[in-house]
Amino acid sequence: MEEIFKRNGFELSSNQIKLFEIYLQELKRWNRVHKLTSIEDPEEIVIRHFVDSLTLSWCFVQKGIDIDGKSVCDVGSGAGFPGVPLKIYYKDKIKLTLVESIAKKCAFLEYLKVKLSLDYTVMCKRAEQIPENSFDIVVCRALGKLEDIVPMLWRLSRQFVFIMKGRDLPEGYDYCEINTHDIKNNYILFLPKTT
Ligand SMILES: C[S@@+](CC[C@H](N)C(=O)[O-])C[C@H]1O[C@@H](n2cnc3c(N)ncnc32)[C@H](O)[C@@H]1O
Repeated sequence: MEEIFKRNGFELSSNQIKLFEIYLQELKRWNRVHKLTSIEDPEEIVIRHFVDSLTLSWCFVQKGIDIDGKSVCDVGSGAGFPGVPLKIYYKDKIKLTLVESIAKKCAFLEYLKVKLSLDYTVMCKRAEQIPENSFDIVVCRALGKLEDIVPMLWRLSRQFVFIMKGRDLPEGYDYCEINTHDIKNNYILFLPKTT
């Protein structure tokens, strides 16, 4: 696993690698019963879930955002992407909240939190039920159609919204383009609320 992170530009500590290994094991174990992700091949999970989630950190840097001390909310986190990999990466630098409306996915996120000894909050509800301006930064991946999700994410955020869009780049948005060894031409939309 370390080699996959390395070739994609992420030098992680042995403790971070250990946490990702436990995450992978638990994801595979829960997937047998609960079908949390359609990706089953371990290498694909590392690339398409773990590495892909971490590419958000490059977009923060590219857009000049100091993440230190920020509250970050991952809306529609599912099995924890991109929020949990970001928490493993940034550790106590960020205060992370995962918002997810499906109970079995929330149960996995709560279980994972204990298993990885990570400090994050799981809100098992719809994002629409959360008060506005609750978080500094709001992020999401594979959440839904832009016209539906932008107002919802915008409402929750005090400063910035990041939307991981994969290869699909809509017109009219500021964005980061992501290219790594294994991930090509991916886009992350950047919506600063302060401008
Ligand atoms: C396609 S999955 C993506 C999961 C994860 N972000 C990923 O990229 O693997 C979308 C997730 O968003 C959740 N979701 C969709 N709309 C939501 C809302 N309004 N509030 C909270 N969760 C929502 C769904 O339950 C689902 O788990």
